[in-house]
Amino acid sequence: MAGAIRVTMEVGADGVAVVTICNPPVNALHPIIIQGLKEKYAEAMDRDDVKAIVLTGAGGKFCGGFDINVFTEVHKTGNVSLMPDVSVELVSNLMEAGKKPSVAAIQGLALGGGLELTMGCHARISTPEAQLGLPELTLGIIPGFGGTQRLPRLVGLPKAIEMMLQSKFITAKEGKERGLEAKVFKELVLSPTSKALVHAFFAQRLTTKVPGVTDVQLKPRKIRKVAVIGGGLMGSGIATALLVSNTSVVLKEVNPQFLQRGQKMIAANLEGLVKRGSLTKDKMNKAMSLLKGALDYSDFKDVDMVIEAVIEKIPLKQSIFSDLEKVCPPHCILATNTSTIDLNVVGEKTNSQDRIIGAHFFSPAHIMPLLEIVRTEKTSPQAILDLITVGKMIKKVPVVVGNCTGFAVNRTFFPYTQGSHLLVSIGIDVFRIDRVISSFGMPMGPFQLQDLAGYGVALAVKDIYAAAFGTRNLDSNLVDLMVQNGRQGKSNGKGYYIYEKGGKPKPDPSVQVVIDEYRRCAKTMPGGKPVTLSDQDILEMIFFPVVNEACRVMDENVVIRASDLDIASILGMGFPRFRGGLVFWADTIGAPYIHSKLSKWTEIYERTKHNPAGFVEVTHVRCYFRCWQNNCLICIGTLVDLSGT
Ligand SMILES: C[C@H](O)CC(=O)SCCNC(=O)CCNC(=O)[C@H](O)C(C)(C)COP(=O)(O)OP(=O)(O)OC[C@H]1O[C@@H](n2cnc3c(N)ncnc32)[C@H](O)[C@@H]1OP(=O)(O)O
Repeated sequence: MAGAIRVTMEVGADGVAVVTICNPPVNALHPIIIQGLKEKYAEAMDRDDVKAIVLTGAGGKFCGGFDINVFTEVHKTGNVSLMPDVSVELVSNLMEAGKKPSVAAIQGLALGGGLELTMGCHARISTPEAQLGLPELTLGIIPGFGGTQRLPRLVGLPKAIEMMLQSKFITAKEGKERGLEAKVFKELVLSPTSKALVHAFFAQRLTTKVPGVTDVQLKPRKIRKVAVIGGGLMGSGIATALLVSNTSVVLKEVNPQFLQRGQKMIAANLEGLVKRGSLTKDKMNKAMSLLKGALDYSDFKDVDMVIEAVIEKIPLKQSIFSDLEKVCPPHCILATNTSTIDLNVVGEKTNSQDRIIGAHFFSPAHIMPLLEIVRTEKTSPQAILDLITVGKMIKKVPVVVGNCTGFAVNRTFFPYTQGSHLLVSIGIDVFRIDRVISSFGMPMGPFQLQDLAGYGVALAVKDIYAAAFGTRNLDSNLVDLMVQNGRQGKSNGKGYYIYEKGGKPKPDPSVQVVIDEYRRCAKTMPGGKPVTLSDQDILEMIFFPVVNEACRVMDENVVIRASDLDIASILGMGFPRFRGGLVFWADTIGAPYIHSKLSKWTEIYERTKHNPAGFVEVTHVRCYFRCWQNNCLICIGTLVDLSGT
């Protein structure tokens, strides 16, 4: 690859030197490129036949910014000198202050350091559709080559505007100041936030590299027409995502009323996207024109994929799949959006197990970016590849996972809700738990999330989780009590919070009656008195069991690599990206500490069993905390290393 990384210069008879950055796929500024730019610029300044310089990028892309792989190297070694000086030596001295005019010819994209290079030029010409931006903050750093973000902060807005819009020479004193800017940039590169965000950047791109699927010379087949079965919340969201990406959709329902309701939901989803500014009215109309409603299977004879999104009833799904096998063409992929049911059970009554696959979307499906692609031992690599391709086409991040209860995300995070219920049972305030968890960086706490998701989901999965997770399942009747007390969460405006139209959710003090009843039933408060815990204890008692489960998920190969779970946790659960994802975060804390805390809680609960003043009913609580007997937690770091990121 090193040969492909180069900067070329061609000088025309008109005296214009065209300097081209060549580093596919996005012409990132690798140190070789930066060195090449310095050399070509110096040469151009020296040569008498060069009158002016045009700076551009090869392959229709100007430049995607500084090479992020270098940050990874810096994070590994702590050696900031791996990052060459660009802001002063190249941009200020050679380009901006150079004696010959430079013009940036921008096509495709000019991002981060790439855009900053263009600011060093004396003029910029761009094709209208080019993407311009300074996305450095998403990597935990500030623009380091003299970008608009840092100039206003360091030299004041008027001076920054003057320098950028008038391409004015800078003084030596100012140059020194700009050098100090570069120092801030280098300090930020070494910050934990930058390490986490750079990890997440590469982890996100790695999810679509699936051994045995994407490296075996298979070609994705064209998916032109998709049928969605079920026009409820999930089905209409999935249909919306497909329509927006110009795919024809047949929406099938069981009766005209349900079909009309589904079509209305899709129209409302599309209108919502227009209101948010992410879709034009024309594109909305085009999307609606690609939608066809159906009450039978007559339109299924030429579909390339079916996504079933009906209620979670095994016999219903089984009968749908045996119908599909008869009415769809043999190449058609048969996907289910189930979030809990074993795929082998769904396809039990068919002979098409090789094309049965899980397409687990997260609600609202047209907005949430994660797509869990669930494969069984029988799913063919071709079907997986096709669904990965569809996922990318509809702008989702596909993560390929194995077939188990809850798949990767819900399985890993089942202790998240249970941990919060356990804490409430031992006397911790609901709203305090939510505050601690949102301060950590989750979009909302577990109780507000439960209100939002609706209690129906929690009740539906309760028995399934109990059966699958055995003694580490915490049996809580909090949601049952909430429902018995007329609370349904956000859907009826009354959950742990009160929901008023247009207003923010407000903690509902009257929920305390339900909490008291729950604590009376749970009998886990020692001597009937609330336990005292720090915020850190609360955080750890919720997240460490989640990490524990993540280790099982990795060890059972439900995910291909640890970093897939990082991305799934960020995009599926809203785990803070700036912490790099669940496993990356756990790794920064260290397996020994997490292991010791889980062991300690297990012991405390165990001891209390023999201690009359201790917890009254402890067995399930003890099991909930018990770290996996294989001491899998010790492996966190090793598994992260295996991910190859
Ligand atoms: C000093 C400066 O101020 C600091 C900086 O410049 S920091 C860098 C700022 N630039 C960025 O953050 C841009 C990051 N890149 C992106 O947002 C997107 O990759 C993009 C919009 C350029 C292209 O998106 P898309 O077409 O969907 O392709 P995508 O899959 O993301 O990337 C294609 C490949 O290019 C790589 N790539 C993209 N930008 C890169 C970069 N800046 N450095 C190194 N590799 C990069 C990706 O890792 C991926 O590699 P892979 O094929 O091996 O997985």
